Amino acid sequence: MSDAPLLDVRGLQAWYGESHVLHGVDLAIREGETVTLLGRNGAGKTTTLRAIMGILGRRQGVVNLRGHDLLRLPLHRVAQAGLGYVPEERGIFASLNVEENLMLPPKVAEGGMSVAEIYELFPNLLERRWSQGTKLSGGEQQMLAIARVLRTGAKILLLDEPTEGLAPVIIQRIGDVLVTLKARGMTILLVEQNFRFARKVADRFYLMEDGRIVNSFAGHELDSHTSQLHDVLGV
Ligand SMILES: Nc1ncnc2c1ncn2[C@@H]1O[C@H](COP(=O)(O)OP(=O)(O)OP(=O)(O)O)[C@@H](O)[C@H]1O
Repeated sequence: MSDAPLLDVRGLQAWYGESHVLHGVDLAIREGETVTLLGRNGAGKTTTLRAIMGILGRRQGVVNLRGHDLLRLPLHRVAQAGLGYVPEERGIFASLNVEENLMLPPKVAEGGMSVAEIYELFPNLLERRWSQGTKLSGGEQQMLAIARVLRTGAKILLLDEPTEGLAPVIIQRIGDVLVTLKARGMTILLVEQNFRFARKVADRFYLMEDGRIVNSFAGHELDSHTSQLHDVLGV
């Protein structure tokens, strides 16, 4: 793991129309790291991912990926630069089957996983290969949404609450997948409310409140921050 950040976000601000939502977010992720962004509903976690990808109207600040300022790049070039985004709503096409959903996004870089490797990582998707998007459970949809991005060659995954609304056994399965991806060298920025899940994979945590990062700590320091987390997250 190199010390220089792969993704370096500094002073990131973002707006929805007149509404100023991010007030200067600073975070840095090294290659191969898994970093988790925690914060209560409305803190700005999703907006941070959207602002890094460039899928909201107005933003300001620096998002640097390997020396390229992403704020200057159009969205397709951001994907080519190696960012893969799995939104909270998952975006599975209801009228397409699993394999069609999987094959839909174009490859943007070399080194993406093959379909065979993907089915090895997600055996349940192989079983459900010809099932339509509408027939999939929440967990299957989540796995498909992650799988789809892995095929494109993305090197940094931005995952928005992958465990939301899922049963504990599926959450466990998604945790195993993230551990495998991490072992393969994937860099991951994870948004989660479930820090018990995140502790399994996170090297570091950032805590977000009102559009700013208010604290950061290493994964192994989670226990000494639980009372602050209960206060901030309201859990
Ligand atoms: N499309 C939008 N238009 C206007 N305001 C928005 C929009 N999306 C989010 N917001 C506002 O931006 C703020 C941050 O929302 P964001 O979704 O980033 O928070 P979050 O931390 O991801 O929370 P959640 O867990 O609820 O998704 C909130 O006040 C929210 O109401």
